[in-house]
Amino acid sequence: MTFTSIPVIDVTALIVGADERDAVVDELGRAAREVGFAQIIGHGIDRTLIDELKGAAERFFAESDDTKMSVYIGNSTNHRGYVPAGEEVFAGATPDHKEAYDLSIDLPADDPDYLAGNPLLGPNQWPTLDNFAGPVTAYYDAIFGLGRVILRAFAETLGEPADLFDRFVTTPPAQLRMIHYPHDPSADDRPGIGAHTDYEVFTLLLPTAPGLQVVNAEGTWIDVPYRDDAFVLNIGDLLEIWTNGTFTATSHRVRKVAEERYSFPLFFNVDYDTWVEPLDRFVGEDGPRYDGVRAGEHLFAQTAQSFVYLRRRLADGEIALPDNARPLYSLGREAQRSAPAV
Ligand SMILES: O=C(O)CCC(=O)C(=O)O
Ligand SMILES: [Fe+2]
Repeated sequence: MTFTSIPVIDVTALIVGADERDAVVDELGRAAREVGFAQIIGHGIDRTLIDELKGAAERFFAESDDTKMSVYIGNSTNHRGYVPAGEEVFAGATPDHKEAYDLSIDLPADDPDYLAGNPLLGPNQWPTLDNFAGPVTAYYDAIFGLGRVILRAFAETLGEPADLFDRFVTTPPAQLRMIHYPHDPSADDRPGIGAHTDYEVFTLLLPTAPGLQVVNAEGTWIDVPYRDDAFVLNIGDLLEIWTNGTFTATSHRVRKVAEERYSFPLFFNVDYDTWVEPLDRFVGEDGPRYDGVRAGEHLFAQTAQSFVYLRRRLADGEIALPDNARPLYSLGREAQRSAPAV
């Protein structure tokens, strides 16, 4: 099955619990099976939250390198903070032309998982910048709430009870990344972000400009048209595994930007220890196409292979990959076969 455009789905009925709910669930299911991507409108997220998040990002990235590096992600043991240009390198590719600030569910400093050395859980590393943590947290809570609604719709479209996955969502390592793609007309033609799949359940992305592209089964890169009223929804590795490949974690990339761009992906995830393997209803006579993974270990294994500071910790023996760590980009298979990562 191939596609040449990205479906736009109005999810108002899911938010307000209207009669058309079943039709929206079906549309989401079709998009997840056939495309792996959709644009979500009618999501009900307040415009003010979005504007204040963008404002916080603009003010943070305008700070000096020294100030931003005071919250360098490599200072943390739980992968929170500033990601300078060149820190994240996708396999074999040139470094992306971007910088980021990474946060996730903000647990207290005495959180037992954090104290026990969990590599993804614990507190955020907030910058000392006025009016930053407040708006960012407000956005995080709102977009995470939308994620819970979408998760239920996915469970339903899989023919399962709507609350199938809810019990796995208590304190998940669900990252929000604030990404800044500077515009440098004189720079080499480098991608903003190299081709990849996302490592979690699904992603809800807020961009500020065009640039995102997804690959179809024929290997053609399709532009995701920019809309300022939509979130881009895409399937991540864990839903591909759970559905034994019925849903596809479609590869995507950001081409060299034509203007300064920000984007804010919320990677909706399940709890660190959640065991994810193909659900029985998707496993035919040939057996499962995927080995199971632990959600947090999968995310950490992928992250540790692509961030320079974690690759150094791996090389120094300070940390280790989980035994069953998958190599980078082993999912979203059909797409990868016809359009290898650049
Ligand atoms: O900036 C974008 O539009 C996409 C970002 C992305 O794919 C990611 O961070 O995983
Ligand atoms: Fe992505």
